[in-house]
Amino acid sequence: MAIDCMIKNIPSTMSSLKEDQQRSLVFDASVLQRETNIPQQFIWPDHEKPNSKKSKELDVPLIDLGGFLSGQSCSTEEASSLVGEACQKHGFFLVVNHGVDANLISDAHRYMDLFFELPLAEKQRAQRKVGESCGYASSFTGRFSSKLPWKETLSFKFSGEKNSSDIVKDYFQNKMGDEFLRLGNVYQEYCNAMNRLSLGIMELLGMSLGVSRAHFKEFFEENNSIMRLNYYPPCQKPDLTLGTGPHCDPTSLTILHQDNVGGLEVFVDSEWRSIAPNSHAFVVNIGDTFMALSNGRYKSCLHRAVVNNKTPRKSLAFFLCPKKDKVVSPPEELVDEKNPRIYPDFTWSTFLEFTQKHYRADMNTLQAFSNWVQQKTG
Ligand SMILES: C=C1C[C@]23C[C@@]1(O)CC[C@H]2[C@]1(C)CCC[C@@](C)(C(=O)O)[C@H]1[C@@H]3C(=O)O
Ligand SMILES: O=C(O)CCC(=O)C(=O)O
Ligand SMILES: [Fe+2]
Repeated sequence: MAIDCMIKNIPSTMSSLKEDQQRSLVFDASVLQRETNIPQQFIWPDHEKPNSKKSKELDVPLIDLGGFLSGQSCSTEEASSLVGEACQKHGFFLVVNHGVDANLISDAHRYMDLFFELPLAEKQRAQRKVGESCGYASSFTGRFSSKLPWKETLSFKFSGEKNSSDIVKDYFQNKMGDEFLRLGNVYQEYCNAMNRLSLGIMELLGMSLGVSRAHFKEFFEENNSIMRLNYYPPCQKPDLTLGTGPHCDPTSLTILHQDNVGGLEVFVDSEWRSIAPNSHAFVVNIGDTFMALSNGRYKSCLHRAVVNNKTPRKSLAFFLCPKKDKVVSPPEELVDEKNPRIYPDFTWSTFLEFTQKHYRADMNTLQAFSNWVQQKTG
């Protein structure tokens, strides 16, 4: 089924449109693909355009979690040091033998096809509201006026809190209706698996930083995380646009499963390098909030997603985030005379709102946010 969303005749800058008109603009890849040229708003500046030549593959550390998950201490030490090494370099690593059921992963991909191939009006029953981080969005035509990403997304909340065990299932049922109950069950189960995996990775990160194994695991126990489904339609001019622009994730930890199309790229040693698809592995990277929690020991990493002119691409991204009102502050072991505090205390709730209402996440989000907080608190 074609992807049926619609770009109407957008003038040169979206800002000239009234707010309600902007909100009414949607992104119709099936119409856009038939046009020789793509609207100016989707064309990125020369310094950010993807090269037409294919990026070289990055040799990403592949970490086997089998021994760690079955409680073997030597494998746990090994996994922790491999995670630490990766985070000292570019902050990306792959995990295999991760304990997530392969059928659940393929169901999660299959239900993405079902959702994004729905008629637009159906998808817009979950339309993301201005300033909110959840719901259906088509390339953010109502949110940004240039450098529009070539993608549709569906984002929804996950909570690790005991009283929120059905939050994902309920979201789909309430937003989309009873016929989406099965879809809601699959993504509830998928997010539960992501939650377990991310807390395990937090143990390895804590050990690698020389703090207790339990420190970050306990910090994220009651997390308020975000699940995002990325759907990238084919684009007739893939070297002029981007599926997701260059950015560091503002969140704490990202666990991403990409399909076999390829398109995820990381900026390493001043060049864009691709991460080859591997259906048995999750791609893991730390984000800005964990960079602050580690007092800058580990860096949030710059990455992007390119599109192609042949086939849609899908990725499922689980973004681990602290409980909204929990104060983000590094453990005392990571602060001393040689390593003074780099970022102010903040809550994820405030940082998330900053990215949704005041600043489009890029490679400087955390610094811009720190300046904003310090300016507000005087
Ligand atoms: C907190 C978030 C903001 C974005 C989604 C996310 O949950 C984590 C990644 C962020 C994002 C993907 C970074 C690139 C720019 C962005 C606008 C996008 O292309 O989607 C960002 C997301 C957002 O909706 O603000
Ligand atoms: O789709 C991808 O491979 C990357 C998406 C991404 O970086 C994001 O959603 O934050
Ligand atoms: Fe990202």
